[in-house]
Amino acid sequence: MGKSQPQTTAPKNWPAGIPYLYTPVYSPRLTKSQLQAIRTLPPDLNPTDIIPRALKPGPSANVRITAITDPRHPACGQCGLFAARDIQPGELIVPYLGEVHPGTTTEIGGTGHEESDYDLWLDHDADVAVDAAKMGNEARFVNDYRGVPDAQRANAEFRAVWDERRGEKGMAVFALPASKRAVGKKAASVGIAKGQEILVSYGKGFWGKRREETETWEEV
Ligand SMILES: C[S@@+](CC[C@H](N)C(=O)[O-])C[C@H]1O[C@@H](n2cnc3c(N)ncnc32)[C@H](O)[C@@H]1O
Repeated sequence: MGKSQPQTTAPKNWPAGIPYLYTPVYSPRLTKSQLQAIRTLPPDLNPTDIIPRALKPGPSANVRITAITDPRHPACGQCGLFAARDIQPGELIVPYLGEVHPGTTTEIGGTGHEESDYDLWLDHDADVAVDAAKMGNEARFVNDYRGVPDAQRANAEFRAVWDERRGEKGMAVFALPASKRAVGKKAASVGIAKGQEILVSYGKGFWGKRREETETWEEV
């Protein structure tokens, strides 16, 4: 295969019917100023929040998509993302790819992303989000730590990044840095061991909204 040809292999256990992405897909509803906003280097960029030019497009050797079969796991019957090798504290695990789209709209019918559980803000001020519900990469399988057996807390986080490969803002999954997980001697032992599930905190807002939706549904 020639070097310039696109890859066509999705990772193992990738669901049929959901396109596997190597690069973001851009909604035609994005305005020029929104595109310009996400392509402007943030002045306060933290040097750790970068996807380096050298990072190859997926599938990623860092992670494995795995079906969850443990009945004690709250996402049993779905999939999760697991470390395929030992991951160091603070290490970039995998970029978060999906459809880049306007976050809100006054159009009748909405954006179609309102109900998505895979939608993250890319640039709140510019009203741009990235949704991996209908297309994406491995990062869409990261579960929340709440209720997961033996997981007292998250071991990873979503962070806003600057993707040097495209000159564009993005989101990515990182292992929690040692400073956020432990202090003193314990800090040396953190990171994500090969085989562990990669778990973030979706935030209380996510679960609060979920509860409201369920209660409203149950009342009907
Ligand atoms: C971004 S997806 C994560 C991947 C998902 N497990 C899958 O296989 O597509 C978010 C969805 O995963 C499920 N989920 C993730 N973490 C959970 C948790 N701690 N408890 C219950 N459900 C969870 C919920 O259904 C949530 O809407």
